[in-house]
Amino acid sequence: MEKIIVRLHKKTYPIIITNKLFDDFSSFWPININDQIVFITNNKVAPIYLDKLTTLLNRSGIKTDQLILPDGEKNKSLNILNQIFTKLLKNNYDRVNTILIAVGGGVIGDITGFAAATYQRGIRFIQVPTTLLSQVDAAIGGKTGINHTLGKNMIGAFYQPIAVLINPSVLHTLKTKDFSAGLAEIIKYAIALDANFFNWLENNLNNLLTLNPSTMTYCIRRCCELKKYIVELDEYDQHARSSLNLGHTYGHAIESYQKYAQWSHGEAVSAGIIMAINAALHLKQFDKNDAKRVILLLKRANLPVQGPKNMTPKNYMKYMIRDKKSNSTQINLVLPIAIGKVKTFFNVKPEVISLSIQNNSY
Ligand SMILES: O=C(O)C(=O)C[C@@H](O)[C@H](O)[C@H](O)COP(=O)(O)O
Ligand SMILES: [Zn+2]
Repeated sequence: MEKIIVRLHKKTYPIIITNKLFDDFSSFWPININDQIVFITNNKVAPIYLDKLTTLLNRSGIKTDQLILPDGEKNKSLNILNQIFTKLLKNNYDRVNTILIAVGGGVIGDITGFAAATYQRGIRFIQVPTTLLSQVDAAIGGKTGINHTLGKNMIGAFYQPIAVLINPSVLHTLKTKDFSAGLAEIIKYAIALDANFFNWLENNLNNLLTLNPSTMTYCIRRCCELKKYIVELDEYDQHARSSLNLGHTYGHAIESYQKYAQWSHGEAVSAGIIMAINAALHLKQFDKNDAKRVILLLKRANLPVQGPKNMTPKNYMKYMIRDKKSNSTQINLVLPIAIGKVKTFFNVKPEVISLSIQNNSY
């Protein structure tokens, strides 16, 4: 078992990484006998893990209930959020004893976290991430929320879980496409924050793709450490945390344009990372050979290195101006200036953004 503690001003909580999570109640230590658990999960994850988790908790005398939501990013919506509130209210769940447990990927984690942040002004929640993307990124750090048709993650709150419980052995159930989506965020961490980790990924990607257990655990742990480091520096996303947003200003534009129904978050971020690199190249801030290394790594991870063919710069700009790092008149972008280092560029000219979206020629 690996344990990383996230220490914040108002809350301290553990990230636990163990392949035995579903067989061992001791990992669920923040729960006590008077607590009422509500599992929030989706129709893809429930048939695989819900019974196991329910049995584990019930055997220890803990009462559980469940809500199974439809899978998919388009369901990270106000309408589905309301279904959670209705379930909690109809069953008289109170603020003292209720704990929501999010079992699923980033969508389930984000919407459950936001429900926990706002139901009766705040109840406890635990993240049990079951996708690679949520294990390395989404479940940690307290960004919770839902999408709006006019922009991704536009409604939300910073609200931390009381624990993040990661079972890497569940990753064998993921489809290749979903696994690759997680690799996009992993590669993002390396480009933004850790050149040695980028070298490590170049050398170990094949072992990750075949789910080698020790390589997988090391990789998840390294991402959790990087996220802990940044979130502890800047929980509320005022400065350092923007580094975790590399590729996201473009990526969110793709997801919003497609109404959250075509490319996954990871695919959109992958293309967005290359667009950010293109912008940095136009601004003469990034090395061409390093750009080639990133493209090669993303391609080896089965990820896209260009945006959707039908999207024009205008389509991107419409959403990029609403990005949380931008203001209503200028687009600000997090761009890499070397492998392992990013910088925020303010008021990036529309010509640079337009060129960065077009296909690269290196
Ligand atoms: O935790 C963060 O901070 C991140 O930016 C991580 C991102 O990978 C994640 O997709 C996040 O939800 C994006 O947040 P947003 O504020 O840009 O919507
Ligand atoms: Zn992301």
